[in-house]
Amino acid sequence: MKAIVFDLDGTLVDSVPDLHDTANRLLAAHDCAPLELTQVRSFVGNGIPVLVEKICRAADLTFNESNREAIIGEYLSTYDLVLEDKNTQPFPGVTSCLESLKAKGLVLGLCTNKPEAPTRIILMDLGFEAFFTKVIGGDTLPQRKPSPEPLWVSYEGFDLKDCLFVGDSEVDAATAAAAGVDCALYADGYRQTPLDELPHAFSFTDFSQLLAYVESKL
Ligand SMILES: O=C(O)COP(=O)(O)O
Ligand SMILES: [Mg+2]
Repeated sequence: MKAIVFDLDGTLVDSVPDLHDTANRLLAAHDCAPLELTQVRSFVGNGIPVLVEKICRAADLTFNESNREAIIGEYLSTYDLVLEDKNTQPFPGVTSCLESLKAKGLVLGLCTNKPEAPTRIILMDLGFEAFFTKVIGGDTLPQRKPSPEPLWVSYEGFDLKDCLFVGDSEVDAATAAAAGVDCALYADGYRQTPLDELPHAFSFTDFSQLLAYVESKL
């Protein structure tokens, strides 16, 4: 194995508390009742536009062609404010796993459906920027996951047989399958579907298990 690309939300970081806080600030500004954290968690994985649409539908807030751009813009500017409090934290064992993989000479990348700007803010706040050779956000390319394109761009220069994608969700499993690359699923992320119904080569609940899996493939 030579290159490993990671998903962000629900895989490396627990971003839902901040996404939930952002949702409820937006809803309060429009006189709507707040949503539960578990509800917002179930909406994550297809990017911010889909997240905002699902939040609006769940809260009975109008979301249509005439207010779509404005309400997504409002969500994103509120998210920027929320991120200033630096509450989005890595899951246990993530930092040392990334350090070990890097030390073994693996090339690491990041491929998320979160827009690139807040993605880079989170990476900078966590001191994670130097880990990743390439960072692809949900708005970096014309296509986003589950299109295979963002993964193919992430792995440019590598044989797909030498690559692994590490994600947490239905979208990630589908993206890896479409791209023709092995998928490792973090089982404690934001997935809604039973693991055995999703295509994957390996699943783990502890990042030391991922490290051992990668070491067995070197
Ligand atoms: O849905 C999002 O905004 C991001 O999700 P991802 O990092 O799991 O791709
Ligand atoms: Mg994810």
